[in-house]
Amino acid sequence: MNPVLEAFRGKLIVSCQANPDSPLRDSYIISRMSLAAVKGGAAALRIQGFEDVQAVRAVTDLPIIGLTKTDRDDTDVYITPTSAEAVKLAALGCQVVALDATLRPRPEPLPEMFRAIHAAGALVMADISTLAEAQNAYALGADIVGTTLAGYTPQSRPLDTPDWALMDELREAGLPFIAEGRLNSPAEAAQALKHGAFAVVVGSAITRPDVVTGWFADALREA
Ligand SMILES: CC(=O)N[C@H](C=O)[C@@H](O)[C@H](O)[C@H](O)COP(=O)(O)O
Repeated sequence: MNPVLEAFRGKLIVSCQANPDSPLRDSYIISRMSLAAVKGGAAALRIQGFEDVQAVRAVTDLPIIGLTKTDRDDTDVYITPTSAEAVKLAALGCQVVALDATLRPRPEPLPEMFRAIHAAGALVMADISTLAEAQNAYALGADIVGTTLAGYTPQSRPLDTPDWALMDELREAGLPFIAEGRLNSPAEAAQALKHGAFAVVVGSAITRPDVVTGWFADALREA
């Protein structure tokens, strides 16, 4: 395993992202949240968009898994859909570039995307939603896969929990993976390691206080 990834083994990666409708949608705020994650013990950060990557790179040397989220009319693929975006993320200092590695129609073929990322000196984190997508990503030379898109594609099970079944399939197939998606408590993050995760990405539960507030408000409403 590449030494950059080896350093993630058994560790927490914090995704610091704010959607366009979030009151926290500001690169300065993302950089401060990232520093809070570093203080709390994050081994790496998962950051969306060029401006946020620049702002976070300016305040920490911790590895960054970079991505873009781009809505396009011609494809459902929105996580880093083009090699131009991937290469720019690498140039801005992302050691790892995450991209949609589902088998859906896409603007550029995956092998071309992986080649471009490697040529730019970064590693490929292939965001997948099924075992078949993970197998395909590894066959094409992905450095690591993440369960990021499980529950968000027509090919995967719609879930409001982590996709434990997918994690078990990946473990049984002997494919290393980063667990990501709806890991909403420390207990669930730890459980992901038991299901075979190489490392764990947590986003909303740490860095989307609006979402977390909703969980509490709903719980009180239902009490
Ligand atoms: C599906 C998709 O677009 N996921 C995005 C990928 O980067 C982020 O919006 C998530 O916050 C991230 O995957 C972490 O997941 P969670 O916030 O559930 O801990």
